Amino acid sequence: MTSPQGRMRPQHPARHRVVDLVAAFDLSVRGVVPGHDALLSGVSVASGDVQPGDLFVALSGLKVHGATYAAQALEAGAVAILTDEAGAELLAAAQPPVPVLVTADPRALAGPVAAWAHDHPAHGIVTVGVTGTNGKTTTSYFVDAALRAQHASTGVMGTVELRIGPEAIESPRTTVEAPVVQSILALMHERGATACTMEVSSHALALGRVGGLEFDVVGFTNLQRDHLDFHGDMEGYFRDKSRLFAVGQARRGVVVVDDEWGQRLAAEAPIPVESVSTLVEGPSAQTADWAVTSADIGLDGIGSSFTLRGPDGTEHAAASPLPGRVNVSNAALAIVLAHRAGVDLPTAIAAVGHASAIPGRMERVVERGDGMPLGLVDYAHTPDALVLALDAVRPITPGRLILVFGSDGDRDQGKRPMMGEIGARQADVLIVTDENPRSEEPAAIRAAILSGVRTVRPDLADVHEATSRSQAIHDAFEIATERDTIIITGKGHEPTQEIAGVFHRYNDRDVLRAAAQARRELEGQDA
Ligand SMILES: CC(=O)N[C@H]1[C@@H](OP(=O)(O)OP(=O)(O)OC[C@H]2O[C@@H](n3ccc(=O)[nH]c3=O)[C@H](O)[C@@H]2O)O[C@H](CO)[C@@H](O)[C@@H]1O[C@H](C)C(=O)N[C@@H](C)C(=O)N[C@H](CCC(=O)O)C(=O)O
Ligand SMILES: Nc1ncnc2c1ncn2[C@@H]1O[C@H](COP(=O)(O)OP(=O)(O)OP(=O)(O)O)[C@@H](O)[C@H]1O
Repeated sequence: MTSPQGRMRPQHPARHRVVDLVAAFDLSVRGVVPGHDALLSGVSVASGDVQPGDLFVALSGLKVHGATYAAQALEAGAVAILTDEAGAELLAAAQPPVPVLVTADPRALAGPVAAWAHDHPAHGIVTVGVTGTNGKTTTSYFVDAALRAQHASTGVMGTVELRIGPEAIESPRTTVEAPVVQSILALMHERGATACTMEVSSHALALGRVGGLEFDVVGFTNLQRDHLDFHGDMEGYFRDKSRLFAVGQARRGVVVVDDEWGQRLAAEAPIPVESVSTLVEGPSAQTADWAVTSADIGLDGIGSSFTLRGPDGTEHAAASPLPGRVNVSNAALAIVLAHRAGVDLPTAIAAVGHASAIPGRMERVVERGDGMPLGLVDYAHTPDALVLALDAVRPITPGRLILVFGSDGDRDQGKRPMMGEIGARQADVLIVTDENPRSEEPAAIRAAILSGVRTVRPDLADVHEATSRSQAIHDAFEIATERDTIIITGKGHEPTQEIAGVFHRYNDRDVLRAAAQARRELEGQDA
Protein backbone atom coordinates (compact mmCIF):
# COMPACT_ATOMS: atom_id res chain seq x y z
CA MET A 1 0.00 0.00 0.00
CA THR A 2 1.35 3.45 -0.89
CA SER A 3 2.38 5.40 2.19
CA PRO A 4 0.66 8.77 2.80
CA GLN A 5 3.89 10.62 2.00
CA GLY A 6 4.31 8.48 -1.11
CA ARG A 7 0.99 9.88 -2.32
CA MET A 8 2.16 13.50 -2.00
CA ARG A 9 2.81 13.86 -5.73
CA PRO A 10 2.20 16.78 -8.08
CA GLN A 11 -1.14 16.49 -9.88
CA HIS A 12 0.45 17.45 -13.19
CA PRO A 13 3.88 15.83 -13.06
CA ALA A 14 6.63 16.65 -15.52
CA ARG A 15 7.35 13.82 -17.98
CA HIS A 16 10.81 12.96 -19.21
CA ARG A 17 12.15 10.37 -21.59
CA VAL A 18 14.07 7.47 -20.07
CA VAL A 19 16.69 7.92 -22.81
CA ASP A 20 17.27 11.48 -21.62
CA LEU A 21 17.74 10.21 -18.05
CA VAL A 22 20.36 7.76 -19.30
CA ALA A 23 22.21 10.56 -21.08
CA ALA A 24 21.86 13.15 -18.30
CA PHE A 25 23.32 10.85 -15.62
CA ASP A 26 25.66 8.77 -17.76
CA LEU A 27 23.98 5.48 -16.87
CA SER A 28 24.73 2.11 -18.41
CA VAL A 29 21.77 0.13 -19.72
CA ARG A 30 21.21 -3.61 -19.13
CA GLY A 31 18.50 -5.77 -20.66
CA VAL A 32 15.71 -3.91 -22.43
CA VAL A 33 16.92 -0.83 -24.34
CA PRO A 34 14.69 2.18 -23.57
CA GLY A 35 12.50 3.22 -26.48
CA HIS A 36 12.24 6.89 -27.42
CA ASP A 37 8.62 6.93 -26.29
CA ALA A 38 9.33 5.55 -22.79
CA LEU A 39 8.47 8.33 -20.32
CA LEU A 40 8.94 8.61 -16.59
CA SER A 41 6.93 10.88 -14.31
CA GLY A 42 8.15 10.09 -10.82
CA VAL A 43 10.77 8.31 -8.72
CA SER A 44 10.63 6.03 -5.69
CA VAL A 45 13.14 4.12 -3.54
CA ALA A 46 10.39 2.05 -1.90
CA SER A 47 8.52 -0.49 -4.00
CA GLY A 48 5.37 0.11 -1.96
CA ASP A 49 5.32 3.77 -3.02
CA VAL A 50 5.78 3.19 -6.76
CA GLN A 51 3.17 4.88 -8.97
CA PRO A 52 2.60 4.10 -12.65
CA GLY A 53 5.33 5.84 -14.66
CA ASP A 54 7.93 5.79 -11.86
CA LEU A 55 11.60 5.02 -11.95
CA PHE A 56 12.24 2.49 -9.15
CA VAL A 57 15.60 3.10 -7.50
CA ALA A 58 16.69 -0.24 -6.05
CA LEU A 59 19.18 0.57 -3.27
CA SER A 60 21.57 -1.72 -1.52
CA GLY A 61 20.16 -1.48 2.01
CA LEU A 62 21.53 -2.20 5.44
CA LYS A 63 19.27 -5.26 5.61
CA VAL A 64 18.31 -6.24 2.07
CA HIS A 65 18.87 -5.16 -1.54
CA GLY A 66 16.00 -3.14 -2.99
CA ALA A 67 16.31 -5.16 -6.22
CA THR A 68 14.61 -7.97 -4.29
CA TYR A 69 11.43 -5.90 -4.56
CA ALA A 70 11.64 -5.18 -8.27
CA ALA A 71 8.68 -7.45 -9.14
CA GLN A 72 6.47 -5.50 -6.73
CA ALA A 73 7.67 -2.20 -8.27
CA LEU A 74 6.96 -3.43 -11.80
CA GLU A 75 3.52 -4.60 -10.83
CA ALA A 76 2.83 -1.08 -9.52
CA GLY A 77 3.84 0.41 -12.88
CA ALA A 78 7.58 1.17 -12.73
CA VAL A 79 8.91 1.97 -16.21
CA ALA A 80 12.61 1.52 -15.41
CA ILE A 81 14.89 0.41 -12.57
CA LEU A 82 17.99 2.26 -11.43
CA THR A 83 20.42 0.17 -9.39
CA ASP A 84 24.06 -0.82 -8.81
CA GLU A 85 26.02 -3.81 -10.14
CA ALA A 86 24.86 -6.01 -7.27
CA GLY A 87 21.24 -5.09 -8.04
CA ALA A 88 21.71 -5.71 -11.76
CA GLU A 89 23.11 -9.15 -10.97
CA LEU A 90 20.16 -9.93 -8.75
CA LEU A 91 17.83 -8.88 -11.60
CA ALA A 92 19.67 -10.61 -14.44
CA ALA A 93 17.93 -13.98 -14.09
CA ALA A 94 14.45 -12.42 -13.90
CA GLN A 95 14.97 -10.45 -17.15
CA PRO A 96 12.61 -7.61 -16.20
CA PRO A 97 10.56 -6.18 -19.09
CA VAL A 98 11.88 -2.63 -18.44
CA PRO A 99 15.36 -1.10 -18.79
CA VAL A 100 17.74 -1.74 -15.89
CA LEU A 101 19.96 1.33 -15.54
CA VAL A 102 23.20 0.91 -13.65
CA THR A 103 25.36 3.36 -11.73
CA ALA A 104 28.00 2.87 -9.03
CA ASP A 105 26.10 4.65 -6.22
CA PRO A 106 22.34 4.86 -6.83
CA ARG A 107 21.70 6.25 -3.35
CA ALA A 108 23.77 9.31 -4.23
CA LEU A 109 21.80 9.71 -7.47
CA ALA A 110 18.27 9.21 -6.03
CA GLY A 111 17.93 12.89 -5.06
CA PRO A 112 19.49 14.46 -8.17
CA VAL A 113 17.47 12.15 -10.45
CA ALA A 114 14.24 12.97 -8.62
CA ALA A 115 15.02 16.71 -8.81
CA TRP A 116 15.61 16.33 -12.55
CA ALA A 117 12.42 14.29 -13.00
CA HIS A 118 10.38 17.01 -11.26
CA ASP A 119 12.09 19.87 -13.15
CA HIS A 120 14.06 21.08 -10.11
CA PRO A 121 11.06 22.35 -8.13
CA ALA A 122 13.24 23.97 -5.44
CA HIS A 123 14.37 26.59 -7.94
CA GLY A 124 11.13 28.50 -7.42
CA ILE A 125 11.07 28.08 -3.65
CA VAL A 126 13.12 29.68 -0.86
CA THR A 127 14.52 26.72 1.06
CA VAL A 128 15.79 26.65 4.63
CA GLY A 129 17.29 23.50 6.18
CA VAL A 130 17.85 22.98 9.90
CA THR A 131 20.10 20.34 11.44
CA GLY A 132 21.49 19.60 14.92
CA THR A 133 20.72 17.08 17.64
CA ASN A 134 18.03 19.09 19.40
CA GLY A 135 15.90 22.04 18.43
CA LYS A 136 15.39 21.27 14.73
CA THR A 137 11.62 21.09 14.98
CA THR A 138 11.26 24.12 17.20
CA THR A 139 13.63 26.20 15.10
CA SER A 140 11.88 25.13 11.90
CA TYR A 141 8.49 26.24 13.22
CA PHE A 142 9.96 29.57 14.29
CA VAL A 143 11.51 30.01 10.83
CA ASP A 144 8.23 29.10 9.17
CA ALA A 145 6.39 31.66 11.31
CA ALA A 146 8.77 34.32 10.00
CA LEU A 147 8.56 33.13 6.38
CA ARG A 148 4.76 33.19 6.58
CA ALA A 149 4.95 36.87 7.41
CA GLN A 150 6.39 37.42 3.93
CA HIS A 151 5.08 34.53 1.80
CA ALA A 152 1.39 33.88 1.15
CA SER A 153 1.93 30.13 1.32
CA THR A 154 4.77 28.10 2.83
CA GLY A 155 5.64 24.45 3.42
CA VAL A 156 7.26 22.50 6.25
CA MET A 157 8.86 19.05 6.19
CA GLY A 158 9.90 17.65 9.53
CA THR A 159 9.34 15.28 12.41
CA VAL A 160 5.81 16.43 13.19
CA GLU A 161 4.22 16.87 9.79
CA LEU A 162 4.56 17.37 6.07
CA ARG A 163 2.64 20.56 5.39
CA ILE A 164 1.82 22.64 2.34
CA GLY A 165 -0.15 25.81 3.11
CA PRO A 166 -2.95 24.76 5.45
CA GLU A 167 -2.87 21.05 4.54
CA ALA A 168 -0.76 18.61 6.52
CA ILE A 169 -0.21 14.90 7.00
CA GLU A 170 1.68 13.13 9.79
CA SER A 171 5.35 12.72 8.99
CA PRO A 172 6.83 9.20 9.05
CA ARG A 173 10.24 10.52 10.13
CA THR A 174 12.33 13.65 10.45
CA THR A 175 13.52 13.72 6.84
CA VAL A 176 11.67 11.71 4.20
CA GLU A 177 13.38 9.84 1.35
CA ALA A 178 15.02 11.88 -1.41
CA PRO A 179 12.33 11.25 -4.08
CA VAL A 180 9.63 12.16 -1.56
CA VAL A 181 11.43 15.42 -0.73
CA GLN A 182 11.43 16.30 -4.42
CA SER A 183 7.83 15.27 -5.12
CA ILE A 184 6.64 17.30 -2.13
CA LEU A 185 8.64 20.29 -3.37
CA ALA A 186 6.99 19.81 -6.78
CA LEU A 187 3.57 19.74 -5.11
CA MET A 188 4.47 22.89 -3.15
CA HIS A 189 5.46 24.54 -6.40
CA GLU A 190 2.20 23.46 -8.04
CA ARG A 191 0.17 24.83 -5.11
CA GLY A 192 1.97 28.15 -5.06
CA ALA A 193 4.04 27.76 -1.89
CA THR A 194 7.11 29.93 -2.24
CA ALA A 195 9.10 29.03 0.88
CA CYS A 196 9.89 25.73 2.58
CA THR A 197 11.54 24.93 5.89
CA MET A 198 12.93 21.48 6.36
CA GLU A 199 14.43 19.51 9.22
CA VAL A 200 17.47 17.60 8.04
CA SER A 201 18.47 14.66 10.23
CA SER A 202 21.96 13.19 10.38
CA HIS A 203 20.53 9.94 8.96
CA ALA A 204 19.20 11.93 6.02
CA LEU A 205 22.62 13.46 5.40
CA ALA A 206 24.39 10.11 5.65
CA LEU A 207 21.82 8.44 3.39
CA GLY A 208 21.56 11.12 0.70
CA ARG A 209 17.95 12.15 1.38
CA VAL A 210 18.63 15.81 0.58
CA GLY A 211 20.72 15.03 -2.50
CA GLY A 212 19.78 17.16 -5.50
CA LEU A 213 18.65 20.06 -3.32
CA GLU A 214 20.74 23.17 -2.75
CA PHE A 215 19.30 25.04 0.23
CA ASP A 216 19.30 28.82 0.23
CA VAL A 217 20.20 28.86 3.91
CA VAL A 218 20.97 26.12 6.43
CA GLY A 219 21.19 26.24 10.21
CA PHE A 220 22.92 24.22 12.93
CA THR A 221 21.51 24.12 16.46
CA ASN A 222 23.92 21.95 18.49
CA LEU A 223 25.52 18.52 18.65
CA GLN A 224 24.80 16.32 21.65
CA ARG A 225 25.01 12.62 22.31
CA ASP A 226 22.47 10.72 20.21
CA HIS A 227 22.26 8.17 17.41
CA LEU A 228 25.73 6.76 18.12
CA ASP A 229 24.30 3.35 17.17
CA PHE A 230 24.18 4.68 13.59
CA HIS A 231 27.12 7.10 13.36
CA GLY A 232 29.62 5.14 15.51
CA ASP A 233 31.06 8.01 17.54
CA MET A 234 30.67 11.76 17.99
CA GLU A 235 33.26 12.44 15.31
CA GLY A 236 31.25 10.40 12.77
CA TYR A 237 28.04 12.09 13.91
CA PHE A 238 29.66 15.51 13.45
CA ARG A 239 30.98 14.57 10.00
CA ASP A 240 27.49 13.53 8.89
CA LYS A 241 25.90 16.72 10.24
CA SER A 242 28.58 18.82 8.51
CA ARG A 243 27.54 17.49 5.11
CA LEU A 244 24.67 19.98 5.12
CA PHE A 245 27.23 22.78 4.98
CA ALA A 246 28.93 21.52 1.81
CA VAL A 247 29.28 23.44 -1.44
CA GLY A 248 26.35 22.43 -3.67
CA GLN A 249 24.21 21.42 -0.68
CA ALA A 250 23.68 24.95 0.68
CA ARG A 251 24.51 28.50 -0.38
CA ARG A 252 25.06 29.90 3.10
CA GLY A 253 24.88 28.81 6.71
CA VAL A 254 24.06 30.06 10.20
CA VAL A 255 25.66 28.17 13.07
CA VAL A 256 25.02 28.33 16.82
CA VAL A 257 28.50 28.41 18.35
CA ASP A 258 27.61 27.70 21.98
CA ASP A 259 29.25 24.26 21.84
CA GLU A 260 32.64 23.16 20.52
CA TRP A 261 31.00 21.38 17.57
CA GLY A 262 29.28 24.54 16.38
CA GLN A 263 32.54 26.47 16.75
CA ARG A 264 34.32 23.83 14.69
CA LEU A 265 31.63 23.79 12.03
CA ALA A 266 31.69 27.60 11.72
CA ALA A 267 35.47 27.49 11.34
CA GLU A 268 35.64 24.59 8.88
CA ALA A 269 32.54 24.97 6.68
CA PRO A 270 33.43 25.59 3.03
CA ILE A 271 30.36 27.81 2.45
CA PRO A 272 29.87 31.33 3.88
CA VAL A 273 28.74 30.96 7.47
CA GLU A 274 27.54 33.39 10.13
CA SER A 275 27.89 32.48 13.79
CA VAL A 276 25.29 33.02 16.51
CA SER A 277 26.14 32.94 20.21
CA THR A 278 22.96 32.34 22.21
CA LEU A 279 24.37 32.08 25.74
CA VAL A 280 24.80 35.38 27.52
CA GLU A 281 28.53 35.45 28.29
CA GLY A 282 28.92 32.19 26.36
CA PRO A 283 32.32 31.11 24.99
CA SER A 284 31.82 32.97 21.70
CA ALA A 285 29.68 35.88 22.88
CA GLN A 286 32.29 38.49 21.97
CA THR A 287 33.43 37.08 18.65
CA ALA A 288 30.20 35.72 17.10
CA ASP A 289 28.53 37.65 14.27
CA TRP A 290 25.24 37.61 16.18
CA ALA A 291 24.97 37.31 19.96
CA VAL A 292 22.31 37.17 22.64
CA THR A 293 23.61 39.81 25.04
CA SER A 294 20.91 39.67 27.70
CA ALA A 295 17.97 37.37 28.40
CA ASP A 296 15.04 37.19 30.77
CA ILE A 297 14.38 33.48 30.74
CA GLY A 298 10.77 32.41 31.04
CA LEU A 299 9.84 35.02 33.65
CA ASP A 300 6.15 34.47 33.03
CA GLY A 301 6.62 30.72 32.76
CA ILE A 302 5.67 30.91 29.12
CA GLY A 303 8.30 32.67 27.05
CA SER A 304 11.48 34.70 27.30
CA SER A 305 12.64 38.09 26.16
CA PHE A 306 16.19 38.72 25.02
CA THR A 307 18.49 41.14 23.24
CA LEU A 308 20.09 40.09 19.98
CA ARG A 309 23.17 41.98 18.81
CA GLY A 310 23.62 42.00 15.04
CA PRO A 311 26.88 42.00 13.05
CA ASP A 312 26.82 45.81 12.86
CA GLY A 313 26.60 46.09 16.66
CA THR A 314 22.92 47.13 16.70
CA GLU A 315 20.92 45.58 19.55
CA HIS A 316 17.41 44.28 18.84
CA ALA A 317 14.73 43.45 21.43
CA ALA A 318 13.45 39.95 20.66
CA ALA A 319 11.38 37.21 22.28
CA SER A 320 10.83 33.48 22.31
CA PRO A 321 7.25 32.29 22.79
CA LEU A 322 8.41 29.05 24.47
CA PRO A 323 10.03 28.77 27.93
CA GLY A 324 13.62 27.88 28.74
CA ARG A 325 17.07 28.88 27.65
CA VAL A 326 17.04 26.44 24.74
CA ASN A 327 14.19 28.28 23.14
CA VAL A 328 16.06 31.58 23.29
CA SER A 329 18.72 29.73 21.33
CA ASN A 330 16.19 28.33 18.84
CA ALA A 331 14.50 31.72 18.45
CA ALA A 332 17.79 33.57 17.89
CA LEU A 333 18.89 31.05 15.28
CA ALA A 334 15.49 31.16 13.58
CA ILE A 335 15.52 34.96 13.38
CA VAL A 336 18.91 34.98 11.65
CA LEU A 337 17.95 32.10 9.33
CA ALA A 338 14.69 33.77 8.29
CA HIS A 339 16.47 37.08 7.82
CA ARG A 340 19.06 35.46 5.57
CA ALA A 341 16.22 33.76 3.70
CA GLY A 342 14.92 37.18 2.77
CA VAL A 343 12.65 38.29 5.63
CA ASP A 344 13.51 41.74 6.93
CA LEU A 345 14.87 41.66 10.47
CA PRO A 346 12.06 43.47 12.37
CA THR A 347 9.46 41.24 10.67
CA ALA A 348 11.42 38.10 11.51
CA ILE A 349 11.83 39.17 15.15
CA ALA A 350 8.13 39.99 15.54
CA ALA A 351 6.93 36.80 13.85
CA VAL A 352 9.18 34.49 15.87
CA GLY A 353 8.14 36.21 19.11
CA HIS A 354 4.51 35.48 18.33
CA ALA A 355 4.89 31.99 16.85
CA SER A 356 2.17 29.65 18.07
CA ALA A 357 2.70 26.52 20.20
CA ILE A 358 4.53 23.62 18.63
CA PRO A 359 2.97 20.19 19.10
CA GLY A 360 4.75 18.26 21.86
CA ARG A 361 7.47 20.83 22.50
CA MET A 362 7.08 22.17 26.04
CA GLU A 363 3.40 22.07 25.24
CA ARG A 364 1.17 23.16 28.13
CA VAL A 365 -1.60 20.60 27.89
CA VAL A 366 -3.14 21.14 31.34
CA GLU A 367 -2.98 24.56 32.98
CA ARG A 368 -2.38 24.93 36.71
CA GLY A 369 -5.47 25.94 38.71
CA ASP A 370 -8.75 24.63 40.17
CA GLY A 371 -6.86 21.87 41.91
CA MET A 372 -5.06 20.81 38.73
CA PRO A 373 -1.27 20.60 38.41
CA LEU A 374 0.48 22.09 35.38
CA GLY A 375 0.80 19.29 32.79
CA LEU A 376 3.43 19.55 30.04
CA VAL A 377 4.49 17.31 27.18
CA ASP A 378 8.00 17.63 25.84
CA TYR A 379 10.03 15.75 23.27
CA ALA A 380 13.31 15.69 25.25
CA HIS A 381 14.79 12.27 24.51
CA THR A 382 18.50 12.86 24.91
CA PRO A 383 20.38 13.41 28.19
CA ASP A 384 21.22 17.04 27.38
CA ALA A 385 17.67 17.84 26.31
CA LEU A 386 16.31 16.30 29.50
CA VAL A 387 18.62 18.42 31.66
CA LEU A 388 17.47 21.57 29.89
CA ALA A 389 13.78 20.66 29.89
CA LEU A 390 13.81 20.02 33.65
CA ASP A 391 15.84 23.21 34.19
CA ALA A 392 13.18 25.16 32.32
CA VAL A 393 10.29 23.76 34.34
CA ARG A 394 11.76 23.99 37.85
CA PRO A 395 11.34 27.79 38.21
CA ILE A 396 7.64 27.55 37.33
CA THR A 397 6.97 24.75 39.83
CA PRO A 398 6.05 25.82 43.36
CA GLY A 399 5.58 22.19 44.48
CA ARG A 400 7.09 18.92 43.25
CA LEU A 401 8.39 18.21 39.78
CA ILE A 402 6.93 14.87 38.63
CA LEU A 403 8.70 13.33 35.66
CA VAL A 404 7.16 10.57 33.51
CA PHE A 405 9.76 9.16 31.14
CA GLY A 406 11.41 6.15 29.48
CA SER A 407 13.94 5.58 26.71
CA ASP A 408 13.72 4.18 23.20
CA GLY A 409 14.32 0.56 22.30
CA ASP A 410 16.63 -0.36 19.39
CA ARG A 411 18.44 2.93 19.83
CA ASP A 412 21.53 4.15 21.71
CA GLN A 413 21.59 2.05 24.89
CA GLY A 414 24.28 4.11 26.62
CA LYS A 415 21.96 7.02 27.26
CA ARG A 416 19.46 5.02 29.36
CA PRO A 417 21.27 5.14 32.74
CA MET A 418 22.26 8.74 31.99
CA MET A 419 18.60 9.70 31.58
CA GLY A 420 17.81 7.91 34.87
CA GLU A 421 20.56 9.77 36.69
CA ILE A 422 19.40 13.13 35.35
CA GLY A 423 15.79 12.43 36.28
CA ALA A 424 16.79 11.44 39.81
CA ARG A 425 18.94 14.51 40.23
CA GLN A 426 16.53 17.11 38.83
CA ALA A 427 12.98 15.86 39.44
CA ASP A 428 11.27 15.08 42.77
CA VAL A 429 9.10 12.16 41.73
CA LEU A 430 9.97 9.77 38.90
CA ILE A 431 7.64 7.44 37.07
CA VAL A 432 9.78 5.27 34.81
CA THR A 433 7.83 3.77 31.94
CA ASP A 434 8.12 2.77 28.28
CA GLU A 435 8.80 5.00 25.28
CA ASN A 436 8.99 3.00 22.04
CA PRO A 437 10.40 -0.37 23.13
CA ARG A 438 10.42 -1.58 19.50
CA SER A 439 11.92 -5.07 19.40
CA GLU A 440 13.44 -4.88 22.90
CA GLU A 441 12.13 -6.23 26.17
CA PRO A 442 10.54 -3.13 27.84
CA ALA A 443 11.46 -4.27 31.37
CA ALA A 444 15.14 -4.41 30.42
CA ILE A 445 15.07 -0.79 29.18
CA ARG A 446 13.38 0.34 32.39
CA ALA A 447 15.96 -1.60 34.42
CA ALA A 448 18.79 0.23 32.60
CA ILE A 449 17.16 3.59 33.41
CA LEU A 450 16.64 2.55 37.03
CA SER A 451 20.30 1.58 37.34
CA GLY A 452 21.11 5.22 36.63
CA VAL A 453 18.44 6.41 39.06
CA ARG A 454 20.04 4.28 41.82
CA THR A 455 23.40 6.02 41.47
CA VAL A 456 21.71 9.18 42.80
CA ARG A 457 18.87 7.69 44.86
CA PRO A 458 19.92 4.23 46.05
CA ASP A 459 16.71 3.78 48.08
CA LEU A 460 14.53 4.63 45.04
CA ALA A 461 12.50 7.05 47.19
CA ASP A 462 9.65 8.58 45.17
CA VAL A 463 10.56 6.40 42.20
CA HIS A 464 7.80 4.35 40.58
CA GLU A 465 7.77 1.98 37.64
CA ALA A 466 4.79 1.65 35.31
CA THR A 467 4.49 -1.00 32.62
CA SER A 468 2.03 1.09 30.58
CA ARG A 469 2.70 4.68 29.57
CA SER A 470 -0.98 5.64 29.92
CA GLN A 471 -1.02 4.15 33.40
CA ALA A 472 2.12 6.12 34.25
CA ILE A 473 0.39 9.38 33.31
CA HIS A 474 -2.75 8.47 35.27
CA ASP A 475 -0.52 7.55 38.25
CA ALA A 476 1.16 10.96 38.03
CA PHE A 477 -2.23 12.65 38.20
CA GLU A 478 -3.21 10.64 41.23
CA ILE A 479 -0.32 11.96 43.28
CA ALA A 480 -0.09 15.52 41.89
CA THR A 481 -1.39 18.57 43.74
CA GLU A 482 -2.10 21.98 42.25
CA ARG A 483 1.41 23.14 43.22
CA ASP A 484 3.09 20.30 41.33
CA THR A 485 4.14 20.08 37.68
CA ILE A 486 3.88 16.88 35.66
CA ILE A 487 6.27 16.75 32.72
CA ILE A 488 6.08 13.83 30.30
CA THR A 489 9.17 13.58 28.13
CA GLY A 490 10.38 11.55 25.18
CA LYS A 491 7.47 11.20 22.76
CA GLY A 492 6.22 14.75 22.26
CA HIS A 493 3.76 14.86 19.37
CA GLU A 494 4.25 11.21 18.31
CA PRO A 495 0.92 9.67 17.29
CA THR A 496 1.96 6.06 17.89
CA GLN A 497 3.88 3.85 20.30
CA GLU A 498 5.98 1.10 18.71
CA ILE A 499 5.92 -2.14 20.69
CA ALA A 500 7.27 -5.41 19.29
CA GLY A 501 6.98 -4.23 15.69
CA VAL A 502 3.40 -2.96 16.05
CA PHE A 503 2.54 0.75 15.93
CA HIS A 504 -0.28 1.37 18.43
CA ARG A 505 -2.22 4.65 18.20
CA TYR A 506 -0.99 6.56 21.23
CA ASN A 507 -0.36 10.21 22.08
CA ASP A 508 0.91 11.65 25.38
CA ARG A 509 -1.17 14.80 25.02
CA ASP A 510 -4.43 12.88 24.57
CA VAL A 511 -3.69 10.69 27.58
CA LEU A 512 -2.74 13.70 29.70
CA ARG A 513 -5.99 15.46 28.78
CA ALA A 514 -7.97 12.31 29.54
CA ALA A 515 -6.24 11.92 32.92
CA ALA A 516 -7.05 15.54 33.78
CA GLN A 517 -10.66 15.03 32.74
CA ALA A 518 -10.92 11.83 34.79
CA ARG A 519 -9.65 13.70 37.83
CA ARG A 520 -12.07 16.59 37.28
CA GLU A 521 -14.95 14.13 37.09
CA LEU A 522 -13.80 12.36 40.22
CA GLU A 523 -13.48 15.64 42.12
CA GLY A 524 -16.92 16.66 40.80
CA GLN A 525 -18.40 13.46 42.25
CA ASP A 526 -16.69 14.05 45.60
CA ALA A 527 -17.90 17.63 45.84
C1 LIG B 1 18.73 3.20 9.70
C2 LIG B 1 18.12 3.86 8.50
O1 LIG B 1 18.00 5.05 8.46
N1 LIG B 1 17.70 3.03 7.53
C3 LIG B 1 17.24 3.55 6.25
C4 LIG B 1 17.80 2.66 5.17
O2 LIG B 1 17.22 1.42 5.41
P1 LIG B 1 17.91 0.09 5.07
O3 LIG B 1 19.21 0.33 4.38
O4 LIG B 1 17.90 -0.77 6.28
O5 LIG B 1 16.84 -0.49 4.03
P2 LIG B 1 16.47 -2.00 3.82
O6 LIG B 1 15.34 -2.36 4.71
O7 LIG B 1 17.70 -2.83 3.84
O8 LIG B 1 15.87 -1.94 2.34
C5 LIG B 1 16.71 -1.66 1.21
C6 LIG B 1 15.90 -0.96 0.18
O9 LIG B 1 14.78 -1.77 -0.19
C7 LIG B 1 13.64 -0.97 -0.23
N2 LIG B 1 12.47 -1.80 0.07
C8 LIG B 1 12.37 -2.47 1.24
C9 LIG B 1 11.24 -3.21 1.52
C10 LIG B 1 10.19 -3.27 0.58
O10 LIG B 1 9.16 -3.88 0.76
N3 LIG B 1 10.35 -2.60 -0.58
C11 LIG B 1 11.46 -1.87 -0.88
O11 LIG B 1 11.53 -1.26 -1.94
C12 LIG B 1 13.87 0.11 0.83
O12 LIG B 1 13.11 1.25 0.57
C13 LIG B 1 15.36 0.38 0.65
O13 LIG B 1 15.54 1.36 -0.33
O14 LIG B 1 17.41 3.15 3.88
C14 LIG B 1 16.00 3.18 3.70
C15 LIG B 1 15.77 3.71 2.28
O15 LIG B 1 16.53 4.84 2.03
C16 LIG B 1 15.35 4.07 4.76
O16 LIG B 1 13.96 4.05 4.59
C17 LIG B 1 15.73 3.56 6.14
O17 LIG B 1 15.19 4.39 7.14
C18 LIG B 1 14.48 3.70 8.16
C19 LIG B 1 13.04 3.46 7.73
C20 LIG B 1 14.47 4.46 9.48
O18 LIG B 1 13.70 4.18 10.38
N4 LIG B 1 15.33 5.41 9.68
C21 LIG B 1 15.38 6.21 10.91
C22 LIG B 1 16.37 5.65 11.93
C23 LIG B 1 15.76 7.61 10.50
O19 LIG B 1 16.10 7.87 9.36
N5 LIG B 1 15.71 8.54 11.45
C24 LIG B 1 16.08 9.89 11.15
C25 LIG B 1 16.42 10.73 12.35
C26 LIG B 1 15.69 10.48 13.59
C27 LIG B 1 16.06 11.44 14.72
O20 LIG B 1 16.79 12.46 14.53
O21 LIG B 1 15.57 11.15 15.83
C28 LIG B 1 14.95 10.57 10.36
O22 LIG B 1 15.26 11.39 9.48
O23 LIG B 1 13.78 10.30 10.68
N1 LIG C 1 18.41 24.23 21.28
C1 LIG C 1 18.19 23.18 22.05
N2 LIG C 1 19.17 22.63 22.78
C2 LIG C 1 18.96 21.56 23.57
N3 LIG C 1 17.76 20.97 23.71
C3 LIG C 1 16.75 21.47 23.02
C4 LIG C 1 16.90 22.58 22.15
N4 LIG C 1 15.70 22.87 21.59
C5 LIG C 1 14.85 21.95 22.06
N5 LIG C 1 15.46 21.12 22.92
C6 LIG C 1 14.89 19.97 23.63
O1 LIG C 1 14.85 18.89 22.70
C7 LIG C 1 13.51 18.43 22.51
C8 LIG C 1 13.28 18.21 21.06
O2 LIG C 1 13.17 19.48 20.43
P1 LIG C 1 12.91 19.56 18.89
O3 LIG C 1 11.81 18.65 18.55
O4 LIG C 1 12.81 20.97 18.49
O5 LIG C 1 14.28 18.93 18.39
P2 LIG C 1 14.56 18.03 17.15
O6 LIG C 1 15.96 18.34 16.77
O7 LIG C 1 13.52 18.26 16.14
O8 LIG C 1 14.45 16.55 17.67
P3 LIG C 1 14.25 15.25 16.72
O9 LIG C 1 15.16 15.27 15.55
O10 LIG C 1 14.62 14.12 17.61
O11 LIG C 1 12.85 15.28 16.27
C9 LIG C 1 12.61 19.54 23.07
O12 LIG C 1 11.44 18.99 23.54
C10 LIG C 1 13.48 20.16 24.15
O13 LIG C 1 13.39 19.41 25.32
